Amino acid sequence: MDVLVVDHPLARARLTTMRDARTDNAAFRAALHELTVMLVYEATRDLPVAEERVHTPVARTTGYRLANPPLLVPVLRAGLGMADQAHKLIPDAQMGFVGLARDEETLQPTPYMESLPESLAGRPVFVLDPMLATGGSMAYTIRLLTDRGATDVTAICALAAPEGIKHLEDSGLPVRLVTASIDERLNDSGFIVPGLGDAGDRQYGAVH
Ligand SMILES: O=P(O)(O)OC[C@H]1O[C@H](OP(=O)(O)OP(=O)(O)O)[C@H](O)[C@@H]1O
Ligand SMILES: O=c1cc[nH]c(=O)[nH]1
Ligand SMILES: [Mg+2]
Repeated sequence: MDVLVVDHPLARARLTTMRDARTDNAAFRAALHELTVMLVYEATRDLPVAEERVHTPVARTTGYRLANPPLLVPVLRAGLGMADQAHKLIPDAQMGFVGLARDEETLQPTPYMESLPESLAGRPVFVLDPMLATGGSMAYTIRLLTDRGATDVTAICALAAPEGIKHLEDSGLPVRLVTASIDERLNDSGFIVPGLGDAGDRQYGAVH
């Protein structure tokens, strides 16, 4: 699997803010917004462009736009904190939604929402979720996409655990990963170490 680690100093600084247990919900959301811009910027670097003529106030020249904008799919809740920023960078992108909650005991994803276009054949997809831990939630989401014909999926995650990367690699799913960090490991509760805690709770407050 193709893995891109965006370790730009500004990305590291935003991630440090997110990791810091003293960071409150508002500051955490702000740091995730800014980090998302950097991750999506790098994730789109090699996308095909279409050329068009543009008239500047001075002359005609060649302009560029994304030839085939990706479908953006935030995974609720935590991925919602990446959706608006990704959409600002790619305003003509369509957006789909997947809602998953990981069972705290089994660590398996429990689906509660799904709103996706029927056919994804020929369409690149960016899945937005800050955390790739066991990889179960991401693999579940990508299967929803491949069932609809997607063959070109990019997982955009603030943090990834080695276990989650291995899970995606072993799955054989058509995915590449763009992340700001590959952390050390998962702990016995399935949390990324050193990580940043529960990315949903850190943005929106605890539900349990
Ligand atoms: O790789 P995994 O082991 O599947 O874990 C990662 C998932 O856990 C978090 O969501 P969570 O289930 O906590 O839901 P939330 O976003 O509502 O907090 C995170 O946003 C991922 O979706
Ligand atoms: O560390 C983790 C693991 C899964 N989900 C999170 O939000 N954080
Ligand atoms: Mg959570």
